[in-house]
Amino acid sequence: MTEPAISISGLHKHYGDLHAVDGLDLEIPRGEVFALLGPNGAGKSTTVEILEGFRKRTSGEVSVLGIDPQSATKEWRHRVGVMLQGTSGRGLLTARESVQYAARLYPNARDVDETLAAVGLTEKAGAKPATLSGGQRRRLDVALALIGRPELVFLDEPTTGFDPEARRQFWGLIESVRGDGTTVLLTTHYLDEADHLADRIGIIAAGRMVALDTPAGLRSRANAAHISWVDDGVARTEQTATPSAFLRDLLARTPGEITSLEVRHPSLEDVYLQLIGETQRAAADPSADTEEVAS
Ligand SMILES: Nc1ncnc2c1ncn2[C@@H]1O[C@H](COP(=O)(O)OP(=O)(O)OP(=O)(O)O)[C@@H](O)[C@H]1O
Repeated sequence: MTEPAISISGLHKHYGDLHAVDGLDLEIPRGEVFALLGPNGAGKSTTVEILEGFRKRTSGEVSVLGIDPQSATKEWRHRVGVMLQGTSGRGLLTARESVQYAARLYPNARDVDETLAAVGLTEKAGAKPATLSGGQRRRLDVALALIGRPELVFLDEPTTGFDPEARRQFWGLIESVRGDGTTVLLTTHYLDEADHLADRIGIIAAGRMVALDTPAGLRSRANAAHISWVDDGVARTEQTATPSAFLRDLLARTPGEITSLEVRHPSLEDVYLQLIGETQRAAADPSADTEEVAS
């Protein structure tokens, strides 16, 4: 069996009394696009920084491309792409020069202009970072993470500040990177992004994995469809786990056309909010029943 790209077992990171990462287990196979979701302060960046070798863990086992990132070598660094936030702000270099400079550090770098084009920065290639918008600077950070043709790339909230077109363009870029067999670990607050890109999604809250599944698997956890219609001028809604049976019954008892009939299946966002809500309620009342994390 091929060694996984990332293997985490019993990972803990404490800041004083705060357990930012509280017993995380995770295996990410090579070639997978994995999205880590969770509310602010859930421990996503801490986890990613430990995997990148930029932060020391309190305890647990971590292996990234077969190496403990705490004892990372230069060769290992060449195999891993990291999106460092705000590093593209080197004042004196243009966007192209920054990417060219980074490309020289890697043995098998991508083509500089192709990479700039892939992140939509061709027209701004000659601009200094100070004259780029926030979203454009972030695109440059993405280019710098990918220029070395990494086997594994970490992208921490890569599309924050992107306009919708840039986000779509980024999705296309990740799909092409995936096509090359690159493993991608991204964190995001955009549920549609995770839904679109990820093979699997891990949801963490308070440093613990509360769900680990494919996007379709997560969506299927929602236990109710929402049916809405208008009855004699009055708006009606129903939440039901058996929408077909409900509709059959509704049709049977309604002689004419049913006005504004709509059946909505829960989105990934609905499931996410439900899971986070349950976790927060369980944390507030530890005596209440909690569901075991399914993977
Ligand atoms: N250097 C530090 N010292 C003390 N506490 C820290 C430190 N870094 C992070 N924390 C705390 O650890 C917890 C997890 O932070 P982390 O940045 O990993 O969250 P996150 O899931 O990435 O959040 P966000 O979505 O807001 O980026 C937070 O409560 C944060 O305040």
